Amino acid sequence: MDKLRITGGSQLKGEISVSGAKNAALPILCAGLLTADTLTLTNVPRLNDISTTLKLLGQMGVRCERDEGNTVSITANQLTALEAPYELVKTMRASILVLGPLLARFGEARVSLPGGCAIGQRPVDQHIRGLAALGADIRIEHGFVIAKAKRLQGAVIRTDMVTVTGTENLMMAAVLAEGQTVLENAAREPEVVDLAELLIKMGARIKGHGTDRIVIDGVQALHGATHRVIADRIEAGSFLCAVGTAGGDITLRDAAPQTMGATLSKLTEAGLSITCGDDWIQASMHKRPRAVDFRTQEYPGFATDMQAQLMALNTIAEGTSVIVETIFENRYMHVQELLRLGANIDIDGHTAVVRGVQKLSGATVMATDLRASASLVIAGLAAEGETLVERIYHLDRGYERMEHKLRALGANIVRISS
Ligand SMILES: CC(=O)N[C@H]1[C@@H](OP(=O)(O)OP(=O)(O)OC[C@H]2O[C@@H](n3ccc(=O)[nH]c3=O)[C@H](O)[C@@H]2O)O[C@H](CO)[C@@H](O)[C@@H]1O
Ligand SMILES: C=C(OP(=O)(O)O)C(=O)O
Repeated sequence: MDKLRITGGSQLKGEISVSGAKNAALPILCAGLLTADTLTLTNVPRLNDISTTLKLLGQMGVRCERDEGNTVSITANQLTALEAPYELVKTMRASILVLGPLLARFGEARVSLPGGCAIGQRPVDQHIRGLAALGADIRIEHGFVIAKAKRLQGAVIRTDMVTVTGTENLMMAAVLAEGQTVLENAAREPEVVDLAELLIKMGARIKGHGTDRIVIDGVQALHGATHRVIADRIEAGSFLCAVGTAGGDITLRDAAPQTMGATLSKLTEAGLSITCGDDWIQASMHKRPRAVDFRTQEYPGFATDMQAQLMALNTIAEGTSVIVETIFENRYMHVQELLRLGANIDIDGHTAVVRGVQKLSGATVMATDLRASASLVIAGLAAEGETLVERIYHLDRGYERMEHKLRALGANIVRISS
């Protein structure tokens, strides 16, 4: 298993490009199942989750081609299986996103229930309930969601909570349903909006994406389209937390600062000096950060996917911060590893109290999930001496060449392959 070795203490300086968003690219690749024509997608990041999705689609008979760069084409004109097996689904929850498209276009699907995940239980009951409301005959058997429908019928669906992939799955199902579907309490995340924009290019009739009420008028068929995946706001935010923690002066190109309001405002509160253009962000930090309180919320609130990284910054900040995680019940796995680096953090249920320390000291730590890994890397950049981050396969799920990008900014970080 690969590890990262970081020697802390270097300030970050320079310019890097932000990759396409994992959480936009994953549903968008699954949307390829909705048409027999080709989807051409650009700015698709090179990540393990993307390879897993392409493998999953490939196993169903979808033709997936990836060029040397970041363009992927998907043609789902000769499917051989309408099934997502456990072996692939267990490594990536987003595989549940094939359910809506398969059911809508082919009238049946058999998708393994996603396995347990480190950050919470993450059931898919809202996906299932929503598809049933659209007329699917849907049940769980032997660990699989098994669904059938002649043609889905539009309905008004109000999910019990805001769910990002739930909204995406139901939106992809509803675009080919007969009549109108209204998704109430819908997720407003930029990745949901990006998926809707792609579906509209494919001929779907969608309004209200970006609000909590999405209205979809079903059409008979969709066609091919070309689409550029939006920039990854979580990757960009992670690099900003890195410069906030290690200090320095960086510029992020190909970014989407308009999707990052909550993160940019918290980092400004922490003392970073930030300037943005349409697609770039410049950030500098030349002092100890100030501790910032925050609670995670659905978009446009502060993203749960940024919680661990901003906590890393708070570990060395001046003052005490109170963090409340409201989205996932078990998303503090990084805390025990940050403690190994010398952080001072107490957890009580959903609340973490971080008392900023003057210095962290390098140690061997273990990544437990994707954003936890990023927080350990960020802490390692500021820690005195050497930090070894183990189990970085989590990191590789969602960050494109993170160590290369950090090295380009002057960090002392190397991958140790084994
Ligand atoms: C691939 C992808 O886009 N992943 C993102 C997506 O995950 P994901 O879409 O899985 O997260 P959800 O928005 O669905 O989860 C929000 C909350 O609702 C609960 N819930 C969700 C669905 C359901 O059927 N029943 C239920 O109880 C979840 O357990 C969680 O507590 O949004 C999360 C919240 O912004 C992010 O952290 C993930 O990075
Ligand atoms: C939790 C995340 O991803 P996933 O939903 O794919 O597990 C994430 O991107 O931080």
